Amino acid sequence: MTDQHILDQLYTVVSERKGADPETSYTAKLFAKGTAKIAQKVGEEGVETVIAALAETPQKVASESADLLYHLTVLWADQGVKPEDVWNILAERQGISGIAEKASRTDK
Ligand SMILES: N=c1c2ncn([C@@H]3O[C@H](COP(=O)(O)OP(=O)(O)OP(=O)(O)O)[C@@H](O)[C@H]3O)c2ncn1[C@@H]1O[C@H](COP(=O)(O)O)[C@@H](O)[C@H]1O
Repeated sequence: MTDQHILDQLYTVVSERKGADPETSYTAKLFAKGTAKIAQKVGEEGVETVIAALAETPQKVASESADLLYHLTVLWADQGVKPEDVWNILAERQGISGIAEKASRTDK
């Protein structure tokens, strides 16, 4: 067990599945299908998380959230985005109100 965040660990495993056998790895199957399929799965899991929040249980929200995060991790690996790229953006935003950030945007 390392003290690495589970999403970082998941990203490492997912990245290692590039070029693996799609018969034995669901992640390899997604990579083989390509970006459009991976992005579609992120959208589907996002919608399923929303439906769980509106019509199901907190446990279902947690389970759908895990599916969403897994597929998002696959999309990051597909796009060459590293988890730390995302963590760094979130860290830069810490302490800045979302309302103040939106008001400061130049591309409104
Ligand atoms: N966290 C996950 C994870 N969460 C969800 N899933 C899979 O995501 C799929 C989602 O199910 P769906 O019904 O939406 O998808 P589907 O109907 O099979 O696919 P489509 O018909 O939409 O193409 C299921 O097959 C789940 O098993 C995951 N598959 C893998 N992981 C992690 O990735 C690691 C590597 O997995 P493999 O690549 O399969 O070895 C595993 O050890 C896990 O840690």
